[in-house]
Amino acid sequence: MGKDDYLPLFETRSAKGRLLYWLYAVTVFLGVISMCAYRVRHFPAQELKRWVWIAVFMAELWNALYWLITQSVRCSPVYRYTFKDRLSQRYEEVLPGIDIFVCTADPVLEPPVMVINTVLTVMAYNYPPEKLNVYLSDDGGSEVMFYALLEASQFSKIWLPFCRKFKVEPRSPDIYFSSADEIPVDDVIFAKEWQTVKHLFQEMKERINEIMKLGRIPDELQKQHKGFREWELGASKRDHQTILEILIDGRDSKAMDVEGKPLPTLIYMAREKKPQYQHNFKAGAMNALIRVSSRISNSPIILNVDCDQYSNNSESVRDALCFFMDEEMGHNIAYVQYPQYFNNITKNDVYGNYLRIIVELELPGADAHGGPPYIGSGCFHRRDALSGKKHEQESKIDWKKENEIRVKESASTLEETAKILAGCNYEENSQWGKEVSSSPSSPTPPSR
Ligand SMILES: O=c1ccn([C@@H]2O[C@H](COP(=O)(O)OP(=O)(O)O[C@H]3O[C@H](CO)[C@@H](O)[C@H](O)[C@H]3O)[C@@H](O)[C@H]2O)c(=O)[nH]1
Ligand SMILES: [Mn+2]
Repeated sequence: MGKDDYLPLFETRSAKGRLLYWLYAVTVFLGVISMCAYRVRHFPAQELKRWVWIAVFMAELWNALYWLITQSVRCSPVYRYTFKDRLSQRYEEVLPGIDIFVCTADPVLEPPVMVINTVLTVMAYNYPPEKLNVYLSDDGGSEVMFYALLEASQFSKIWLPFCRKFKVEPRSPDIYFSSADEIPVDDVIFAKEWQTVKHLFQEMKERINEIMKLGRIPDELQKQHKGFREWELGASKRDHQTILEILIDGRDSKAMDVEGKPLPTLIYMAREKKPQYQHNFKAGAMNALIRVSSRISNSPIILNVDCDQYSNNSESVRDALCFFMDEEMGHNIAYVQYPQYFNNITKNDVYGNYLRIIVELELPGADAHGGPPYIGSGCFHRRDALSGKKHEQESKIDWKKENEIRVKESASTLEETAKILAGCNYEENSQWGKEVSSSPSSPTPPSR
């Protein structure tokens, strides 16, 4: 393809109506100036009144300063549009592997059913399943969470084909079945499968909630998977060895859904915890995940989501790849992130929980100045960028070559050798610890 007939994988458009915005901004600015002039000219003579006057003036000045600063990210937002059809045409055969990290930390505050809903949304992306590797990092080290993930690994065999066949959106079963509570009437096959899948999902939910109430795994269930043995040594949240179990090995020809299509790889990881070591919250979990995944799947692209932030669009991976794989711009892009949206918001959103200004104006505004900072979740990173590779203007990425990296060891060998990478003292006195690790002082802050 010659340079002249190059068709980009994404385009950038500036927001419309900027003139009106500037007019509005000028009027606010004039208001601020008049307010200052008024405060100075009508300074009260009486002492007590003066102090009140000064206090109010300070508050107004602070507000005006905040307004002035925010103009830098509000004046010229840009919006990005992708061309996924071009991506498919050019790159369908060499689409890269994606490592997806879901973080959870407490089975009571973050119920396992909610967590597996998130896991199922990222397993069900419209993307070749053999190229998806989903890691659940459980800082709660919870046996019940492990059980729930095991259940999800079974349910995914039904859920993924169902989503594919009927183009289900969003792909969180809980959200999907509660928002579309009516059985589809105009398609008999769809209606039948809809009912069956919903029923199976409800049953799975009940089983998990029962175990949650019980607080331990009954003996007969423990026999279902060797992973439960890890808890026999009395693992507690703050003190346990690394637990790493590959629940679905995507490379295994027997790992199939009910339609005989491959499944994504699914991994449970609870990094080692010892009371005498700092574990650095989510940042610590992310570091362990980066290392462990480099051993097991080593995909060039990493997505991380919080366990309560399901993906609401099954095309998200393809959208992100339109940026990374763009021939002209791709090598300049280190991360692509999606804004967070929230459910259960009060009517009229009086507390501003929808974050409308931030999501619709300020993030696109920061994007016009080189991009907003990493907001901690819903973000695709290039692994290179996280591992400290220096950016070179001229070095383009050979995606075909990236795809040739294949790990050959058996799942059990990988489990054993990767465990050490999730050890709690791995970072001490190591080059990784000094140069790469994100500690509380670096961009990913501790979260709890
Ligand atoms: O020791 C810990 C503590 C937390 N988490 C996980 O980290 C995520 C975020 O923690 P949370 O307590 O939910 O923090 P929030 O303040 O809700 O999250 C905001 O701040 C986080 C970074 O600090 C970002 O990751 C989030 O996207 C952003 O919504 C959750 O999935 C937790 O399960 C861990 O994995 N290990
Ligand atoms: Mn949260």
